[in-house]
Amino acid sequence: MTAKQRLIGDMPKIGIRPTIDGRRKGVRESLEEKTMNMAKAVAQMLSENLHYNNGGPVETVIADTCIGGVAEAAQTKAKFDKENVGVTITVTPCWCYGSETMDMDPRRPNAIWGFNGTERPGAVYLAAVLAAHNQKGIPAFGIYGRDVQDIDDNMIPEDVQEKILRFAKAGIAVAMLKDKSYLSIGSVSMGIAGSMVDEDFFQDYLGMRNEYVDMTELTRRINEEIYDKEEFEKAYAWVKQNCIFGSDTNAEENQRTAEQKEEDLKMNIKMTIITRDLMEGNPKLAELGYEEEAMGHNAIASGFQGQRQWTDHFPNGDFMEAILNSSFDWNGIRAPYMVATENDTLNAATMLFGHLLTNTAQVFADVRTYWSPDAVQRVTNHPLEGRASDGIIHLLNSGSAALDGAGEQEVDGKPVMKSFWEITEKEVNKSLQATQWRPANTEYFRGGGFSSNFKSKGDMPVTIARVNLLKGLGPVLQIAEGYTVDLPDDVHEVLNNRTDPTWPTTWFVPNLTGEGAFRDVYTVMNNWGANHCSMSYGHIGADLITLASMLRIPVNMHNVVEEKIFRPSAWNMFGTNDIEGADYRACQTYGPLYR
Ligand SMILES: C[C@H](O)[C@@H](O)[C@@H](O)C(=O)CO
Ligand SMILES: [Mn+2]
Repeated sequence: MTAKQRLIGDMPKIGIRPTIDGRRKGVRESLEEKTMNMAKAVAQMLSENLHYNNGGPVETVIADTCIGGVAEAAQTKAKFDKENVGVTITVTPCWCYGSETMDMDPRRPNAIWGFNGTERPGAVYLAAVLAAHNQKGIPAFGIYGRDVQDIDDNMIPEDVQEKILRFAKAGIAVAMLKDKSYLSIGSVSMGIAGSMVDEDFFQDYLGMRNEYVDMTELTRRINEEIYDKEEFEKAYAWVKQNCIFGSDTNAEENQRTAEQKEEDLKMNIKMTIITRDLMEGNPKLAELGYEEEAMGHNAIASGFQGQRQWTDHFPNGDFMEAILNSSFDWNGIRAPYMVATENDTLNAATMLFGHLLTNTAQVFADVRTYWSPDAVQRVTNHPLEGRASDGIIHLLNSGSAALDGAGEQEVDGKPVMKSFWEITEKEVNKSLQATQWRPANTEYFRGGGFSSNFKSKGDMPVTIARVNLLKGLGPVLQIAEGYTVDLPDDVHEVLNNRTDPTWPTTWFVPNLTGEGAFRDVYTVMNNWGANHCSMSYGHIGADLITLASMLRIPVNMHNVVEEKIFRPSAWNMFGTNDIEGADYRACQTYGPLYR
C-alpha cells in the first residue's frame, strides 16, 4: 500500500554513480557492461529492501553513462539535481581517476563501493578516492567487500549489502529532514530545556526550519469551527466505539463531572484534528474558506507545550499526542505523526531519527525511575528475574507514547512494532483493547483530559535514544539498545502505583557490556542526559550511529558492537583506538552538515 505523500515536495531519491577508467580503445569498453551492471544491481537491491515512510519503495536514479571523467561527473550531478537526488552511491569494479570522477557535493551523503576483485583494481580506486574525499573535507563512506569476487560475478555480497543498506537508510533520513519544519505549538513547558527551540541546531544540523504558533491557535480554531466537522463526527463515533475509558483515580472531590468529561473528550478530538492540520495542512479547510490554514506548516514533527498554561485550564494533550503518534486513527491505518509532548524539541528530533530509520511509530517517554533488584525486593517482596534481574528502568510519560508501543502487533507470535503498511486491522483493534483512556490526574492537569494507559509487552528488542545540547559543543546523541520486559502482575502493580498509574508504562532493560556507561543498569540511567527518551522498535543503534555521523552529531554513549559501526572513512583518520574520541574530533572538524 502506498500512501499519498503528505508533505510538500517529492521523496528524495538515491543516485547511483557507476565510475569507470576513462581510457578508450580497450580499457573502458571492456568495463562498461560490468560497471553498469553493478549500478543496476545496487538500484534493484535498494528498491527491493527500503521504503519511504509513506510506504512507497525507495526510488533510485542511475547516471545516464558511466563516469570516466569530470564531464560525465558534471552531467550526472545535473541529472541528480533535477531528479531530487538526496543521497549518492558510487560503484566501480576498476581503477578510475579519483578527484575527476568523485561526487563533490558536500551536502549529499556519499558512499563508494569498490568491488573486491583482482582482475581490475576497484579497491585501489576506492582507497584513492577516499583519500581525495578526506583531503578535500568531503567525508564519504567506503564499502569494500571482505571476500574477493570474480569479475563476472554480479552478486552483491552480504557484507556489502549490509553496509549499502545502512548507509542508504541513514542517507534517506538526512534527505527527508531537509527543508521540512518543526512546529512548536506553544513554547517552553515547565522550564524543560529541550522545549527551548535552538534554531541553530535545526537549521545547521538537520537542514530544517522552525515554525511557531501560540496555543491560542487551537482555541481559535475550536471556537470558530475551523476544522472538518464531518471528520469530527466520524472521529467521535470511532472513539465511542473503539476506545475504552478506564477508571478515574482522582480523589472524589477532584473528579470532573460526567458532562465535563464528555466535553473534554470532544475538545481532545478537535485538538487532534487541528494539530494534524497545523502540521501538514488540509484541503478541506480551503473548501470552508480558510485557504491559509489549509496550507499547514510543512511540519515533519511538532511539539505541544501543554503544561502548564493550557493544561491548567483546558483538557491536556495526551489524547491528541497519543493518537497522532500512533499508526492508526479513525481514518484507518496510516503513517504516524511525530508529536513531542512538553514541546521537547530535542526528543522530537530523536523521534524523527528513529522513525525515518525504521518507518515505525515511536514511544516518547520520561526516563522515570531506576529500580534496583534490592529496591524491588524491598517494596514488593519479590526478586527480579530473568532479563530484569540486574534492575529495570521505568519509561513513563503521559501523552506522546504511540499506542503501537503496547506490543499488540506480532510476527511469529512475538510482539513487534511494524511499519503502518504491515499492520492489520486486527492488530489495531488489539492495540485499542490494550489501551485504557483514563481521566487525567487533575492535580497535575486541572483542565482534565484523558491519559492513554497501557503496558508494553515484554521481549521486544528496542532502542532508546536522546539528543542533548551542550553549550560550547553542540548536539550529542546517546543510545541504549535493550529489551522491554514483563514483570509479574503483582510486582508491576506495586511499582506502577507508586507513580501515576494512568500513564503508559514500559519496563526497559538495556543490554550491558560490562564497561563504561553500560557497566550496569543503574549507570545507564545515571548517564541519561535529560528527562526524556524516544524508544524505537528494534536494535537500531548502528543505524543511529551512521545517521549521526552524517549530521556530524557525536555519539556520547552506546552499546553497539564495534563491527556494526559504519561511519565515513575520514573518521578513522581521527584515531582508530579511541573511536569515541575520534567521532568527537571528526564531528568538530567538519561541523554541522548545513553550515
Ligand atoms: C505531569 C507532570 O508534570 C509530568 O508531565 C512530568 O513529570 C514530566 O513528564 C516531565 O518530563
Ligand atoms: Mn515528560
